Amino acid sequence: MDADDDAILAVENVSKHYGSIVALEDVSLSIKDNEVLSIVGDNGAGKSTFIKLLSGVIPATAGEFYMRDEETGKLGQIVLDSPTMAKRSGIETVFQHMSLSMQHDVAANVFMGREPLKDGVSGKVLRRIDREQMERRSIEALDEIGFEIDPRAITGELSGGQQQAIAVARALITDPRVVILDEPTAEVSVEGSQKILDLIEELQASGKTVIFITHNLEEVFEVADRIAVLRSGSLVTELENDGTIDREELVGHMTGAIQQG
Ligand SMILES: Nc1ncnc2c1ncn2[C@@H]1O[C@H](COP(=O)(O)OP(=O)(O)OP(=O)(O)O)[C@@H](O)[C@H]1O
Repeated sequence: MDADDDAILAVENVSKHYGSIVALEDVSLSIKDNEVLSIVGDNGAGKSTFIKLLSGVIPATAGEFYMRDEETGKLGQIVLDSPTMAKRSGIETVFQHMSLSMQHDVAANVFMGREPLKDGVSGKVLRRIDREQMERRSIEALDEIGFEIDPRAITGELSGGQQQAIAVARALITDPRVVILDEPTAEVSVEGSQKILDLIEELQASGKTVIFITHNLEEVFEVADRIAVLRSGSLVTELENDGTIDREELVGHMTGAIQQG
């Protein structure tokens, strides 16, 4: 397939229609290994649809997805027909509404559905959840992304930035290759937002590839290596964030005031 050699993930001719509504039309995009790619676009441009497809939450109407095979280094087609398949392919998504359980503590949220069990008796006797390991590994997972949060704290009592960090720590438990962050700073204080941006840089430094959706262009300029612009369901341009992008120009691509790539 026709993608860059350094691509870790590629989508080819992907469309998503809801009846007569065209949410995405014929989008082809390669995501480079270890880059931070921002996807921007006006309301309704198709950003959420794009990441829902990559997360296996909704099926594409048409098109193919490819992921780099770690052994051969070549892109191989993947089927993203469920969230489980996306995770198995190495793609983890932190959605804006993070589906954290606010009444549960931090460790429970970091491990939700993947709780480590105590060694010992199996078979007819139910193995018990290893709380001590959950707490220890929660501390470690959060520490790795630069946050110090008590694993026994009730999630709903924490700040938006801390909650976002918990959602990211949960996504990282499976050691994904690609992490998608959907508006991670939308409901976070200015200080918390800066920590999330630092976290994106740390994810990149640790070898992850990051896809970052945001409405905040200043954040895009700060952390993105590349910017993909969606408009009315189409990918209208891809820009290297090399310090020369003019804000007005970017907005022009988003609104349609500028028509070519
Ligand atoms: N479940 C659905 N049923 C019908 N139309 C939908 C559905 N989900 C999205 N759409 C439509 O698809 C288009 C793209 O929507 P999408 O949510 O992907 O845009 P977006 O770029 O994420 O917008 P926003 O920034 O407002 O979140 C819009 O016209 C939207 O109304």
